[in-house]
Amino acid sequence: MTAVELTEASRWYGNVVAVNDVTLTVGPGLTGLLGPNGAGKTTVLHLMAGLLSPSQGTVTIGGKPAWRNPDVYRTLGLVTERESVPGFLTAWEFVLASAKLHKLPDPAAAARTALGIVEMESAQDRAISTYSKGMRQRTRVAAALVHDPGVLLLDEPFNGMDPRQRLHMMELLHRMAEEGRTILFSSHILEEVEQLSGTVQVIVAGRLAASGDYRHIRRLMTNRPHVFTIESSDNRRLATVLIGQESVSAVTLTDGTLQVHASDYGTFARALAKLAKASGIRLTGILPADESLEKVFSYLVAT
Ligand SMILES: Nc1ncnc2c1ncn2[C@@H]1O[C@H](COP(=O)(O)OP(=O)(O)OP(=O)(O)O)[C@@H](O)[C@H]1O
Repeated sequence: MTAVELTEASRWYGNVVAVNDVTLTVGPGLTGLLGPNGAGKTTVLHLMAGLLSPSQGTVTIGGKPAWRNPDVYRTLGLVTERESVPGFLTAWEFVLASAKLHKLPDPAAAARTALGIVEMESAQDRAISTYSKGMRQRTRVAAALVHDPGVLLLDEPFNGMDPRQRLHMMELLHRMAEEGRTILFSSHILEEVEQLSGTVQVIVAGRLAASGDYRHIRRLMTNRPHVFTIESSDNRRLATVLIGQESVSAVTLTDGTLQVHASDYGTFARALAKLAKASGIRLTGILPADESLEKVFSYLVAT
């Protein structure tokens, strides 16, 4: 039962603040670290892994500081985002080397167990260069797991995987979490985090924007203000009707194109069809405006 804890932790690079005053605890089970690119996810994981020192605040693993504490390396495994695996080695050789680096008493037995956990035994004697992306990723997980750590940190483990490989990796993470490990993985895709149905920590521009059950995060995102482009038989008249609605914060009519900013998505969605019908206006299209992930996430910071 090893918890990872950040207390008022910040990390800056020169004048770039990558992580800004973050306090969070990650306990046993599966937790997703969600945020757009550049939000600071990698920096958080590297702080937790003891690869970076916090510029301010503290980062602990099992109550002990992560930085400058070699004991920590014995209790955690890190699967980095960049995929630097030597293709000329077999999975067996790669994982065995990791076991030897950890100076384990029986490296071969540890390598066998780790390769078994990730279900790579049947391909373990082939060169890594012949593997699929998913197999390479599982090999890297095995190398990070070889010393049986209580904490496993994975940076964007699903990147570039096809749906089948993704599913396989999700099952693997679930299984490891059920065994009582503390598993934290980063992602910029809400659906990915949702499917794993763990706790979610959302980080935006270096700050912790939201945290909790994924349903809570989903609700926050759904209830955020939405922008729609609406097509109807009489856009001008519909605009005048909509502007009187409390759930609508702005209406623009540009060259006949009607855009509506709904401050309360649920109320607006329920009212729109009724209002149009009552005014004798036929709705022909409702299109959500293209909103960047960054915009959706930054809404969370403001709530
Ligand atoms: N070594 C570094 N020197 C200077 N700036 C850095 C360094 N590493 C990261 N940064 C900056 O810190 C911020 C956070 O980066 P980080 O890699 O932690 O984000 P991320 O959420 O993991 O993004 P991505 O998913 O794109 O890797 C970014 O603005 C990034 O440019």
